[in-house]
Amino acid sequence: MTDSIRVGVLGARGRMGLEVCKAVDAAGDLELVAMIDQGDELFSGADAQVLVDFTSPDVVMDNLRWAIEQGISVVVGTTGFTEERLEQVRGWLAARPGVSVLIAPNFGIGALLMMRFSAIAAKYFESAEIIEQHHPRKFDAPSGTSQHTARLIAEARAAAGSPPMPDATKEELDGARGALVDGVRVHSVRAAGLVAHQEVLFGSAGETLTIRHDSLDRVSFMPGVLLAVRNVRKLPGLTVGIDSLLD
Ligand SMILES: NC(=O)C1=CN([C@@H]2O[C@H](COP(=O)(O)OP(=O)(O)OC[C@H]3O[C@@H](n4cnc5c(N)ncnc54)[C@H](OP(=O)(O)O)[C@@H]3O)[C@@H](O)[C@H]2O)C=CC1
Ligand SMILES: O=C(O)C1=N[C@H](C(=O)O)C[C@H](O)C1
Repeated sequence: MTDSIRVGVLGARGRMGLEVCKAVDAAGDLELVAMIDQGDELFSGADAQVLVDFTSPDVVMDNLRWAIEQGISVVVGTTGFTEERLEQVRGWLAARPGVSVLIAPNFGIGALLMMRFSAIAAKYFESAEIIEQHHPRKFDAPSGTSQHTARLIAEARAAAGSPPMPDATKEELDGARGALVDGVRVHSVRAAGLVAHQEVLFGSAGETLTIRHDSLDRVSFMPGVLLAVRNVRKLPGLTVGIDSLLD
């Protein structure tokens, strides 16, 4: 029998953190050794082999730097990872070979497929817009998932040599056409009752294609989180997304 993996959770009292603690606790091959939230000593996670971070974009970089310095691998679901931030993490990891960090904009398997399908569809349509919908206590917009999707669509269109999307509209009010992410319009809805949802709308002459994903409960993220926890230490350095663990 193999030893269980010692896991610590950062943001343990938050919406995602609570769910992760339950999932880790219920997994026979994982041991929950630290539940850390705002105001707790990071050092109480020093015994963990893998830390899971679902905190906020304001604090996640400090958490990551500390964990990497301690030689602890980290699975990160927290949003806010620009290319600049990813580069900073790569720099910290370069000084600690053998340490692994996996950052995923979305751990939902359905969400991951929604992004893949969107990347496939991108080159076949003139227009693409993203509508992301979340609970009103979410602190960031646009969502990390929508920004990642926009990047994938932009890359696919660029590779195919797609022309700019048609759009003759003059915005009468700032924000009416959403945010531009890598040339793709992203619209953020926040409403009570929602959890995490996204539609990607493609259009060409005479037809549209809508690819939609709904996380109706945060349990939807747990298979992806646990997969990452179990495998992160086999992937030294920085990994973005859980795609490579599913193929
Ligand atoms: N990748 C994915 O699949 C998913 C990613 N997310 C992302 O995860 C993040 C968290 O979301 P959610 O759980 O809804 O947010 P919550 O606000 O519910 O949870 C965050 C928790 O982190 C705590 N916290 C704040 N600072 C620290 C710190 N320095 N150390 C430890 N804990 C701290 C907060 O405490 P306090 O409230 O006191 O500030 C809070 O309890 C967001 O960025 C969200 O977008 C969410 C769902 C899925
Ligand atoms: O804050 C959330 O809830 C979520 N955040 C992530 C994001 O910003 O994409 C993932 C998922 O959409 C839920």
